[in-house]
Amino acid sequence: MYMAYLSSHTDRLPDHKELYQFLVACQQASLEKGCTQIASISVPIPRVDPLAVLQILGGTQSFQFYLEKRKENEAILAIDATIYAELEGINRFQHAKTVIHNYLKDTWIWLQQNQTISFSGPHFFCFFTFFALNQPSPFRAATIFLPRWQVAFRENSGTVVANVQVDPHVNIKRLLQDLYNQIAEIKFSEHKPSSLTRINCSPFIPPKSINTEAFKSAVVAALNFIDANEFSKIVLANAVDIFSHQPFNLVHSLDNLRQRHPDCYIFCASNGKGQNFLGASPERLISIRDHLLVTDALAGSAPRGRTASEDAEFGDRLLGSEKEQREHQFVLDFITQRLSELGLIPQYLPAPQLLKLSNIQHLWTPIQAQLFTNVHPLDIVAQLHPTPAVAGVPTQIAQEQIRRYETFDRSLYAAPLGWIDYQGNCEFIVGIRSALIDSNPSSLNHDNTYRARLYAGAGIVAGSDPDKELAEIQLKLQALLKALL
Ligand SMILES: C=C(O[C@H]1C=CC=C(C(=O)O)[C@@H]1O)C(=O)O
Repeated sequence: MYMAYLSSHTDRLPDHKELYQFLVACQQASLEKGCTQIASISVPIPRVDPLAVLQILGGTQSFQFYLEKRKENEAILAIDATIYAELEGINRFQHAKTVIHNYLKDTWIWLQQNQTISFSGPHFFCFFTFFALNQPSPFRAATIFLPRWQVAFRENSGTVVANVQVDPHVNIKRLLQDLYNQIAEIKFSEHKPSSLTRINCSPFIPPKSINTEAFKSAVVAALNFIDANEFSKIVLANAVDIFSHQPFNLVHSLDNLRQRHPDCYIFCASNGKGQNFLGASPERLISIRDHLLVTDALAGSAPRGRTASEDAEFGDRLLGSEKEQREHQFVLDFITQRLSELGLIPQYLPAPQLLKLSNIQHLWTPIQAQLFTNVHPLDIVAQLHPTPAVAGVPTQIAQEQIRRYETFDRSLYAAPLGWIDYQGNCEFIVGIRSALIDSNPSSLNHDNTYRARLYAGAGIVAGSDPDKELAEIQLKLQALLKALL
């Protein structure tokens, strides 16, 4: 499927001569096959902060992806696309799978022997909109790209992956020199002046508050349908716009988010046209490492208490609530059934536990399954998205009702975002607690302001109280707002 080359050289920087020969071999293959080849070169480096690299190498005109989980001490950043595909339509997951498969056929992988470095080899970054049949949105239904630069760390070891196109006309010597120069720049990125410590003092215009009455009426209407057995659960979201006279500072917002939400996945997907979708999501859709699949059933919420005893009381009440347990059970049943349909055997504890985040706590059941069969990560994503944690039960009806009640486009909100590597390892999160920020000067509003749109939702089941659901989404939105300001 792909060609792997293991260098005998185990030093940190690849040997110039060996790498030169590897690239010459790629060029030869390109000549023989009559098509461009991709060389994917992985180099271990000391750990660097991906946000410092984003600050230096990132731009508004390139695809980008960032995912960091502080609790697990790992992060990955992808900048610029060596190759990419943007897809539409209901078969987007299947098409994305074919795209990746075809790219890998022409990919040559350079790895350094004796070093099982984390995040080495080519990784494909993917983001999908919530709805397959997308309304006009800054993001297409599916975006897949192999980055020019990938910078990652797990614990104390860092990795750079460079993916380059090699055709018969490429000057290999110059290509190699550029690679060495760029790797050196990445390695020293943290020593460059950075705005990570800068206080963002953009003069924000007070946010347009949620149309609280419209949200509550949607909840009441949904409850009537639930009573009439039209459906059992729906997740209704709301969007709030904030405006600024200055462009939003992406790196600063991400840095803020990771400090405020160390237990969440901090993420950002950029479409290369100045639009960035970022957030702090607690929800993993799937991760696969060495054939072990892990996914989360996450639904049912309560605020954190102001004191330890209040917090414990809220937690106990959440665990003991029949309504919250039911809301959670819909998600668990759906995920386990969908995994079983793929021939997998999901394993999980009989009762949910509490996932305590900085501003909110949830009912959480982590689920594991061993992948014995050759099931592709995107087959699992297609099977699981959207779970009842973000859509409802039954899925199809809930999605139709969401379209009816929500007056804004979900775009990447509550959608799968992540990466897949060449060996079938992957990590996909669910893009909740998120915001779409526009840094493109050409999309300034008529009053010369930039817009950020913040999204959050809540699950509605029989017994939901419209006021409490509103309070829940306000709590979620507040956490985001603080990070952007
Ligand atoms: C849909 C969202 O959260 C979901 C995930 C966890 C708990 C949820 C809840 O309790 O309603 C939601 O199902 C969101 O934050 O926008």
